[in-house]
Amino acid sequence: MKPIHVGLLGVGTVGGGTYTVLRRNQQEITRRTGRNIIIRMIADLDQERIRTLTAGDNDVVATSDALEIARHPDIDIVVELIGGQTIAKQAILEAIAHGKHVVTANKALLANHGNEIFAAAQQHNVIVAFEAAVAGGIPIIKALREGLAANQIEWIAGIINGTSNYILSEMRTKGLDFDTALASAQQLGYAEADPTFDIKGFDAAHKITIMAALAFGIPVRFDQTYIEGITQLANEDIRYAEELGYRIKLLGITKRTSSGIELRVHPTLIPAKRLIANVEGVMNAIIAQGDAVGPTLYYGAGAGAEPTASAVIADLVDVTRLMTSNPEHRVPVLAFLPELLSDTPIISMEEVETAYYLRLQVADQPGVLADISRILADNDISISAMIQKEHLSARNKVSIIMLLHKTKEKNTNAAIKKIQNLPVIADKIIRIRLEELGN
Ligand SMILES: NC(=O)C1=CN([C@@H]2O[C@H](COP(=O)(O)OP(=O)(O)OC[C@H]3O[C@@H](n4cnc5c(N)ncnc54)[C@H](O)[C@@H]3O)[C@@H](O)[C@H]2O)C=CC1
Ligand SMILES: N[C@@H](CC=O)C(=O)O
Ligand code: NA
Repeated sequence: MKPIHVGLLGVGTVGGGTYTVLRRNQQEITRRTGRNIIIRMIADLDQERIRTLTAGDNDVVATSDALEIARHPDIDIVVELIGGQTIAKQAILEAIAHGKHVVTANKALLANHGNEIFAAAQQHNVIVAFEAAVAGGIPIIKALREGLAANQIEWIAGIINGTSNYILSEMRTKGLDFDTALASAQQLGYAEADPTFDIKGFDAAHKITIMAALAFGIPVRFDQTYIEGITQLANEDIRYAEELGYRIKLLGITKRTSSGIELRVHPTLIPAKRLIANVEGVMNAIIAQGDAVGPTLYYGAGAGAEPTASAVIADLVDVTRLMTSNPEHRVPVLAFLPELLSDTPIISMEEVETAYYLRLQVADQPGVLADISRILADNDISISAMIQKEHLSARNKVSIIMLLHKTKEKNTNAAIKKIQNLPVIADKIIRIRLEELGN
């Protein structure tokens, strides 16, 4: 049978991995699909990169113009691995307009412009596949879209940014400082071109936004996602959490509630005994809870050249199998029929209910605890655990660490505001959300 001709846009970390793995496993993949999947053209601004990667492979045509490939009549599938939202978006829309199927790992693009891109793909009867965009090598898109199709998905919580998880692991287990751990993640090829996307929570937000759309059959709504990254986390909070039996992880969380859908990313205390609390380094893990199946857990490498290439090539295999199918028989891009997507609202963070960890630096004098407890009680908040520590640098101060039972975020905000104004409170109150993630 005629081979499938792929045009690869970008041969950095993921593009390079995709080329290498596809070549290495070519025969095995052909045994699966019955077709030879061949990278026919490669575009990269860095021509030297293409030459080094493809040395000895005379069948590959190199160019620096991604749009040339997007329009080229010999190309069946365009794989976009450039990243960003300018040329990547243009090339994807151009490929779709030319009737080509698209595979991309670009979660930033899909979170921000997915609705437009999916509509264009539907109009042109082509597939846009994006397994690599969420949790790298973990086949979570496949699981949510197909494996859990019987369920009403209740919630998803996941460690979905490898760079942040790597940094938190290095800080906790090796006592490394934040900047050293980040530099190491960048060197290993885990971080985004702009690593603030990783550490400020945007990358995890892109991914949870995409998963929420697949889980609940809603459009992609990145602009309504609450985002908080790990840049403010202090080593002492990681240690105190540990003393209380918790680990701090950057989680993406989405949940169906009676008033709407929660969609949020923030550092979160989770019980150390949970499997997901023990996911370290670049590894990702996602819990998806369905009404019929109960909790399911997915684990694997969330970033890096070959793990991500694994997902890109799985999509290439899928597209190869499906490209001749009737478009109406394909799995819908967001798991639900496009005309039946729901307009369930995303609820504001103020209305979200969760438990909390607080750290307060207070003057070491009588009556302080009574004042704090009264303000919490006035806001319907009860304390579930508390420890007191000597302040790390000041003798006349102590650190009070409290765990609060579940309450609405607006209650906690109001209480923190009042407590912060007490004259005995020395520094900014640290607040980290806490989720039990099970019984
Ligand atoms: N690095 C990782 O572990 C993962 C990355 N991703 C996503 O995969 C995509 C690619 O990421 P990486 O491979 O890490 O990036 P990278 O920065 O290593 O590679 C990007 C490549 O695109 C080339 N490029 C840039 N502008 C271009 C243009 N206008 N025309 C042609 N080529 C151009 C660059 O020269 C570079 O070789 C991004 O969307 C990223 O979010 C997704 C999952 C994991
Ligand atoms: N920068 C991302 C790469 C994969 O999506 C991460 O660290 O997870
Ligand atoms: Na994936």
